[in-house]
Amino acid sequence: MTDPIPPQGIPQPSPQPTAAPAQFAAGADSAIPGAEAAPVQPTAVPAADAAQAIPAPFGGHSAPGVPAMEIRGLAKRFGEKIAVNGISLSIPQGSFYGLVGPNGAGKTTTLSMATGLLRPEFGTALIYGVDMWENPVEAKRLVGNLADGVRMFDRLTGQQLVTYHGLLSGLDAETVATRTTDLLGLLDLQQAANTLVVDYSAGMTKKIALACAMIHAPRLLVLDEPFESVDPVSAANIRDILHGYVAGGGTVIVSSHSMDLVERMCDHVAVIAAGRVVAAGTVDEVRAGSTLEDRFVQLVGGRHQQEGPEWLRSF
Ligand SMILES: Nc1ncnc2c1ncn2[C@@H]1O[C@H](COP(=O)(O)OP(=O)(O)OP(=O)(O)O)[C@@H](O)[C@H]1O
Repeated sequence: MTDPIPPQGIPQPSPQPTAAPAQFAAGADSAIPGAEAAPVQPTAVPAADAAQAIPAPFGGHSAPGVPAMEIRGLAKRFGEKIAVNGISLSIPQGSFYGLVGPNGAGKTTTLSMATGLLRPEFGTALIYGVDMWENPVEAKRLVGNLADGVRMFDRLTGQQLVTYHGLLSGLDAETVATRTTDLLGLLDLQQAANTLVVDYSAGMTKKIALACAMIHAPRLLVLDEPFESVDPVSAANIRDILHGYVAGGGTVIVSSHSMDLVERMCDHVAVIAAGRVVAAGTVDEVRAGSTLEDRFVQLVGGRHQQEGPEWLRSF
């Protein structure tokens, strides 16, 4: 079980408190004892409802008001590296929620902890009120996960892989066969149904992984960079599928580096930098009258003013 975050703050330091990296300004709100808060710019919008109490009792998954995902004080170190430093977010049911942040901000680590792939050092993750780390079987039933960088059984054909995921999730063979055909069609993978996944292109691999995430018709889809390497036509088709899924009552969390895509596709967004939430809310709240990209740069910084070295500019 993961340590709960007590109301008075973070539990006692783990055995060897990490020496605070020099660039970390001292901060009492750091999630990892001995480590300190990153010097992030002021939060544009209070981190999405993070302070709200979870409705009690947690009861049925459909209880209105229960967030599709609630993460509280998630934190993780890799050796000396603080990857995630106390992230709390509340993702409302029926939302299309974007997660953005610079490279290395902690998005994948956060999503991995929230979906049961990586054990948090601190914090909790609830899926429709079900604790992912206390009741993983029930929680995972509710989630379809497209994880970044996780190996697949790529010596199966695309059709076999999706079928395998469907059967693993407990569906009967007939339902699995119907849904597999539907998904391969929706994702334009019929021609490659009998090709080994190891021989798929990067974009095809993303699409077959998405099919695997969807076959059990989960209530929540967590998609880590689903459009990476996917061609524009397929991406537009996938967006349509996801919008239909949300319109039907599903919830999507999507991490992406495309601000334009997030702005057009999502209704909520959280900006993460250096393992912390720096802004969260509806897309309109976060962009605050600006474009999401401009707001992102404002919040996260890191733009270089110079044009690059002379040797790259003198041909
Ligand atoms: N298994 C690991 N071992 C050591 N360090 C790790 C590991 N996984 C992630 N990190 C580090 O944790 C930090 C956060 O990584 P993470 O992959 O969560 O970032 P991200 O926001 O998803 O980045 P990107 O946008 O580049 O995919 C990075 O500094 C990364 O180097």
